[in-house]
Amino acid sequence: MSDAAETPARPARRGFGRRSPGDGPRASFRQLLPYLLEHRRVLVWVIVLSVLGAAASLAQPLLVNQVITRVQHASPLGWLVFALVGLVVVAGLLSGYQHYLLQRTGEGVVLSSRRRLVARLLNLPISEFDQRRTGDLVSRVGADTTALRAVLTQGLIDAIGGALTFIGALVGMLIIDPVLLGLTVLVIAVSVIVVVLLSGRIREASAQAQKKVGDLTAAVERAITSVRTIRAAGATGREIAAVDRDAEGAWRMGIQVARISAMVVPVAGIALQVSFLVVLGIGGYRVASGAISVASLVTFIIFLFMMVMPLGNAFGAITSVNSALGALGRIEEIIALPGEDARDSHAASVGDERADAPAIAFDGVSFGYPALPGESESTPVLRGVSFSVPRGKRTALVGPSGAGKSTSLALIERFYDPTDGVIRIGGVDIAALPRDELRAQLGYVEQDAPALAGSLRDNLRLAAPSASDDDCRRVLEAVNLGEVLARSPLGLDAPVGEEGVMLSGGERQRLAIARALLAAPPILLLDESTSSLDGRNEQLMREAIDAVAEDRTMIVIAHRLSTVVDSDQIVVLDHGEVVGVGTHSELVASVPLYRELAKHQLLV
Ligand SMILES: Nc1ncnc2c1ncn2[C@@H]1O[C@H](COP(=O)(O)OP(=O)(O)OP(=O)(O)O)[C@@H](O)[C@H]1O
Repeated sequence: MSDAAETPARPARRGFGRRSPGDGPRASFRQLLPYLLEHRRVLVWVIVLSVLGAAASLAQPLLVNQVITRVQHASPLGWLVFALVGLVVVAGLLSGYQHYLLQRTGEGVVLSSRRRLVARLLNLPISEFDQRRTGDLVSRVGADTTALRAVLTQGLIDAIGGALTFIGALVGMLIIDPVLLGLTVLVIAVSVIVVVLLSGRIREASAQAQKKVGDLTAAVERAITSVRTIRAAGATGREIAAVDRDAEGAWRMGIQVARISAMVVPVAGIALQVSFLVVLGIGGYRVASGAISVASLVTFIIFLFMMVMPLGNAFGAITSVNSALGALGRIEEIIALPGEDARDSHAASVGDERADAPAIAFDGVSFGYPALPGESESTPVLRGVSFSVPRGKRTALVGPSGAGKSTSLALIERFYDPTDGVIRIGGVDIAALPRDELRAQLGYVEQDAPALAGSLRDNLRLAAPSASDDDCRRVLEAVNLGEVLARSPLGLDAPVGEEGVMLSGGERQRLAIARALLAAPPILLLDESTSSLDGRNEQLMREAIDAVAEDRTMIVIAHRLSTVVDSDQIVVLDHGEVVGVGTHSELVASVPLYRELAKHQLLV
């Protein structure tokens, strides 16, 4: 049966498109430090290996110099050749091992960023989930964390090893011929300036590209989770086009990054070629004039290559490092958000509850959901709501759609905090209780509760991980779901959903009740499914609720008055205000709105 009155249009609960994601600040290298410091021991090793590797590389031109000089003087080469080959092999081995260590550390950074991100993500206030797109959040855990690896594998390898070789080569060149070095540095300085100017643009474009990937994931998530509705509405083509637009957005930003980095990559090559030509020309002239020897010129040229090569690698790494910093910005944006319990006082505990106080009491509670972007203030959803829920009794919340019934349960669970007034459990302000202590006393069956991916057992033991298989079977019987066990030979191990036990809307709701029942909380909050149930399912649901209600405080949101006519107390909400409290017959006699609701649902 449908609700008696309709509300004005309500915003989408999943919050698609409410806040543009990824507008967070871009990260600086400093924010990366905590991640790197976690691996400082390995990184110290990497630095030691780099020093050894750089020394092995830098010694090579010096040996070449010796070889040429001895050849010029027709002296025997002796051990020099073996030493040169040995150095080449050692330098290669060191660089391979260093590469492995950095790859491993890169994976470690990805792992710790994922751990930190997920730990924060799952503790965010519920309002954050209302305002952010699921797909975008998923993309931060998947794609953005992966991008961090590049900082180590492509960034640090070149930064550490390259810097040492660069400096060593510079010193070698300075000793050989300061004049030639001056000319080389001039050419290279120009290339560095060009690259520094371009790198800012790369970072900006990379952050945009990561954001576009987030948009794309969010669009795909929307299309997949609502696939039935989309198919039924004949909107598949339009959804594909929408996802296509986001994919194209990501592609466009990727091309933008490619365009800018294409300007960076050849800079090092050009710098090398120009400086090579300059050194060859001017160096040849200086050899002819007797200022330097041929051996010195050859050594200088080898040093030149050694200096420019790491520079080229570093220029190449700028794209990946900047994209990693863009990704880090999106990761840190979430990690920096306060968790839902950031401002909790923990001033009370369950022990402070009084047995003579009502199980739950609303005292002048007002609430509005956080204002949406573009709204100056939030619209009130509850206004001065006061009522008490007696212990061990069944209280029903009824009222037209949008009256604030589900919101009231959300406030009891502390998914949100009232803007005014107090909610008490056993006489204690719930805001003073640690959230886990509060929630341990509550069983919550949300409206149209989802079955979680996993087995029947996983679904049941969510709130009671130590429950035995017998306990699981017993609660399934209690909510009239015993026969689902017979649907698959796997019994409790049968996966729920695709390729497993398929459940109807009513069965999913009863599975959720069974889940709440297994944890045996003293108070049960049940937001009845809005989906219409057939007569048999409705009967099974009523029996399930009756089974649950025994000796338990219960608040049921009823969309079908038939479910609640025999409740001990009924609270009628309308436009966020309590308009009546009493039994069914009292309310029919005294509250016009309730009489109207009952009339529509053929109860009077
Ligand atoms: N997460 C949310 N963010 C913003 N506004 C919300 C959110 N959830 C509900 N609202 C708004 O709060 C109002 C009350 O919603 P609520 O779900 O509490 O009503 P209800 O009485 O349970 O309705 P129904 O019978 O349809 O379930 C509605 O106008 C709705 O648009």
